[in-house]
Amino acid sequence: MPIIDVAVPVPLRQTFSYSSEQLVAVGARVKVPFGRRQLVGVVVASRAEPEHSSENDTPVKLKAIAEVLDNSPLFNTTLIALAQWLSGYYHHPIGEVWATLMPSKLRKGALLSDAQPGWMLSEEGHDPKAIAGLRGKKQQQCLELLNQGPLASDEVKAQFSAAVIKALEDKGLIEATLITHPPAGDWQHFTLQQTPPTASTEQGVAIAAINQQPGQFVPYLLDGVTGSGKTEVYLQVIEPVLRQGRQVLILVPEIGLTPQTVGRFERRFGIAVGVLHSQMTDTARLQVWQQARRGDIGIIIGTRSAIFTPLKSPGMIIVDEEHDESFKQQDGLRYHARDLAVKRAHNEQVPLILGSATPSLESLNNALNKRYTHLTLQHRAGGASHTQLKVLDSRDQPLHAGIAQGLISIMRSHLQQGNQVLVFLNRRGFAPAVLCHHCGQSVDCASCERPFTYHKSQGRLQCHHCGASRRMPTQCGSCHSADLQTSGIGTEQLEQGLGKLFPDIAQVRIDSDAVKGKDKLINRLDEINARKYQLLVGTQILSKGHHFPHVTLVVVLDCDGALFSADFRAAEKLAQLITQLAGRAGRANKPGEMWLQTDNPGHPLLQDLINNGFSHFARQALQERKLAQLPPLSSQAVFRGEANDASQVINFLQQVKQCYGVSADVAHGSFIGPLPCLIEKRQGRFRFMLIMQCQQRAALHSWLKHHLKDVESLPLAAKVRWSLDIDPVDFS
Ligand SMILES: Nc1ncnc2c1ncn2[C@@H]1O[C@H](COP(=O)(O)OP(=O)(O)OP(=O)(O)O)[C@@H](O)[C@H]1O
Ligand SMILES: [Zn+2]
Repeated sequence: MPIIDVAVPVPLRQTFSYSSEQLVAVGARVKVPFGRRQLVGVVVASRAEPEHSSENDTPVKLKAIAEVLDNSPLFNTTLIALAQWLSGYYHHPIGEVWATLMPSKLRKGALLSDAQPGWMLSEEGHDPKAIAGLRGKKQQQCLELLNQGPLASDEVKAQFSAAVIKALEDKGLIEATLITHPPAGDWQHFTLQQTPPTASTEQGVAIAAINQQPGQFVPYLLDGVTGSGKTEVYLQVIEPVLRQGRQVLILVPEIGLTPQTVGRFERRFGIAVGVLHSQMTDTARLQVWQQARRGDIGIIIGTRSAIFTPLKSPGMIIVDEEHDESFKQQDGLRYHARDLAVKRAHNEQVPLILGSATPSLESLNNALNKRYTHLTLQHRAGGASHTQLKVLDSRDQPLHAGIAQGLISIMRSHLQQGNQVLVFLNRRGFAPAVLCHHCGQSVDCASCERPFTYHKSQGRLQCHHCGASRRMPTQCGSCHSADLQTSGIGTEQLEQGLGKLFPDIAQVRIDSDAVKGKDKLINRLDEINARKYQLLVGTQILSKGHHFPHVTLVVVLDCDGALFSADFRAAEKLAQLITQLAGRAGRANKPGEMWLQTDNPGHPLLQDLINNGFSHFARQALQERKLAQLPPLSSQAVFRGEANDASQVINFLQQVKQCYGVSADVAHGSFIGPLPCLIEKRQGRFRFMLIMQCQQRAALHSWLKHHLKDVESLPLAAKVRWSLDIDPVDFS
């Protein structure tokens, strides 16, 4: 009887063998018994001969698989190779890697079929009197929706409760059906829907370079200042790729994926674009996944996990805003979608474009080392000028709503000219702390030991580390004084203060409290560009890739905290943020300026950015990393641990260190820690980390691999919640 090896979604670093009636294709899913459960796994090997135990040569008794879910491989050889690479590189159990790779419906064992369950109107449901006769408003709306045509059950469920659907079914107004989706069509024979602008000289050079080497793995860093027309370069280089019937996969940051982005591609080519992001229904996600796998769509745009999308005939991979941190998964399989894109493009033998105005030092280093082809765009497209950066010394200046008087005058003059002004403050809520005026004690979240943020609109305190929320206390928990006062300024308070300073100016606040839900953000962005507001206040949601043609002034309040962070990447992140924010101003025909309000006007980072720009800063920062032997001039991994008992975590990490200590010399590796994470306590658990570092990536990985089993068998490993993160980017 054939034996098959299955990657089962359990946290164990091995595959499991099962017997099977027939050979099952590698890359197909099977349902297998595991303990008392049945799990969906992926076949990684299949062989005809039975397994023999080494001692007495009798066949080992294997459990039989329960069900074969796919008759042919669900994943092709490049994705199988990618899964294996992921498991090795991130030292992660192969079964869990596969579970991460699959859309959740497939993970749960759904059979792949072009038909899916749905709802449609019954004959009675079509009768106009039916709607009028319904009392429930929701029921009426549901009927109206289905009146436009049958819809997948998941789509209906996403909008209406099960009770509404059942009520309509009981009344005989709707009935179950199967829905088949027609393929999206013949996408490779398109005619351009708009005449592309004539490429600038720099764009032309980049486009020609990329077009010159199709159908092979060439990594490009498209390093172009904000508004330099990187997207236009993508549009022009994918045209010949699509015409050859080859698909293009485009990764964008979480917040960057708006209908505007998708619309630019749809408008140019007039073909359907497959969109993949985390807020879609499982059904919609699986549908796009299948279309891409069958080759029914030519362009797929998605966030981080879209890098796992199967492609029938891949032609190019693009990672836009490649520096963005949302490409790194921060739990489970902690992969970096940008790094994976490099690996995947290599496996698929297709060109890869990493685009950014503020490239990560990792990618920049690769470009300067000539591992990537470095393409630069130093001028803004369409004649727009660069935004001028300036600092405003706020020491000893009276502040109104947190803004220095001098800046208020500058804002006023921009507003008077009818332009838009963007005010950035990376702190949501009304105030970041509430203090007792009598004894100075702050009101803290007990489980994180950090001050609560006051949210005035809700009249509540919220912990920004764990999400805990409570009513505003009436007295100090320590001295019982009733004199509690807020301290510091958040976006809510800023909005209120600006309202008083500029009572006649329409204002909008964009932060995760004000724009809950994707549509709300998109609507606000549209309204901004329709000039409904003149003052835009917000957090970093505002910094990401948006095109605001009417903004001429960007004001950055309070970036001082980031100047003195313990995270060695803090300077890089701040420089990227400032440069991206500056990039929101002056994108059209009006020149833009940016003011940084700071108590540290002479800080070398700010001075370097102002005088020399991001690209100079980045090269300088790379030099510093080299001297300090920090990534990307070395490789890091971090063991993190958390538990209610701090000493348990520290002991565990000490023992991890001992496990590895023996071979530290061999690997020329070093340790940092154990030391507290930047957020030392969260939800009652103490958090520590142990950083391991080697000059050579390969040395780090063999060092890690060598003793991972020893770590797993430490008794404390079962008590402490721990994880291993390769190439960590965040030490919070
Ligand atoms: N060659 C060109 N001629 C005229 N206009 C252009 C050209 N290329 C791009 N543009 C226009 O310039 C603006 C900025 O271009 P685009 O959005 O492609 O820049 P970007 O580099 O992707 O920006 P960001 O880094 O801020 O995301 C857009 O309105 C675009 O239509
Ligand atoms: Zn908390």
